[in-house]
Amino acid sequence: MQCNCDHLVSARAGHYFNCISVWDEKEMGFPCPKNADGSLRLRNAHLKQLDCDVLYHLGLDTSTDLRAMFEDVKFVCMGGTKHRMREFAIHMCRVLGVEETKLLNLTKHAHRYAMYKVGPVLSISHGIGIPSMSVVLQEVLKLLHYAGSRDPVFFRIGTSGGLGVPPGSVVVSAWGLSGTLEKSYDVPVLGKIRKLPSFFDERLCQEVAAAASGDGYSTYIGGTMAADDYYRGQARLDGPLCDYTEAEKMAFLRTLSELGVRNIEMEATAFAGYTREAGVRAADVCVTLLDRLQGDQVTSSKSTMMGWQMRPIELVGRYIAEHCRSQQA
Ligand SMILES: O=P(O)(O)O[C@@H]1C[C@H](O)[C@@H](CO)O1
Ligand SMILES: O=c1cc[nH]c(=O)[nH]1
Repeated sequence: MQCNCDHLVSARAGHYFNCISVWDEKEMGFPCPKNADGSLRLRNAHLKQLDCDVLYHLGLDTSTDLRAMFEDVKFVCMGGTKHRMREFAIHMCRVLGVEETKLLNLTKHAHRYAMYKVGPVLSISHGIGIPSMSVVLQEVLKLLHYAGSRDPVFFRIGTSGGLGVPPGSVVVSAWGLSGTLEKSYDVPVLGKIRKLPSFFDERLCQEVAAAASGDGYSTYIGGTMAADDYYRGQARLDGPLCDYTEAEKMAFLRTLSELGVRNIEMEATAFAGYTREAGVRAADVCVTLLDRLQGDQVTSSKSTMMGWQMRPIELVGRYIAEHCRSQQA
């Protein structure tokens, strides 16, 4: 049940209200405008009151000269696994002509994520799902704010299940769709659901997709459903618990497909919602490991999948390299 009330949810009343607060974008000055020099102006007055801000999950804090370390960052690339993001960092060393021996995990003291810096590129692992991804994303936004990085662009380099596209295809997300089929990231704040619109930057999306032409596999621009679960949340039949029929599963997947969804993963809505709110451009670029209209299990060989996972890495790497070359010219 939806209500417009401001009071707290009463458990004693025996039922719960879903108090929804949709941001009035004009009233809230949304998305957050950047400073004139392109640096990030985060909308949080409380940050100014901190003597030292501890970026706990990154193992960094503002007593370090973050400006010296990160001011030149122009691209932040995130993906689920530490292995993939090290591969991406190695790839960027080759593409940008940086010595691989200098690769250090800059967050290793926190034992949580992995973060590498290659010239103007940060490569960071984010774990599985929105809670894990959004913690590191928010700390990276603060990191770049303190460092004075100008106009950073964010990418997610991920894997996904495709919908009606051949396995190994790459999908560049136009928008994220929630598990309840809304183009928003719904985050509970102070007991109410706040809905952050989950659209990606249209120009960036087109530019990245254009950089893919001629790669020998298909690249799509489309919607991406971000599920909060890998099994029932993605309409799989092979989880430990399942309470719907195959026909119901297929009807749901076809509905998604008709809505323009081309793939399913677990981060797109929050990635779009938070980057958009912070006023930074972002793109979600995922390879598909299977066609969910054909099955649930990921059965391709490890070497095939490793090859597929290089596709978003190479595509985003090419986009960044072209940008760096055009800045030098
Ligand atoms: O970037 P990754 O490959 O982690 O993205 C998808 C979505 C989940 O994080 C995970 C589920 O297998 O893969
Ligand atoms: O089907 C898939 C494959 C990878 N990641 C997902 O979240 N779903």
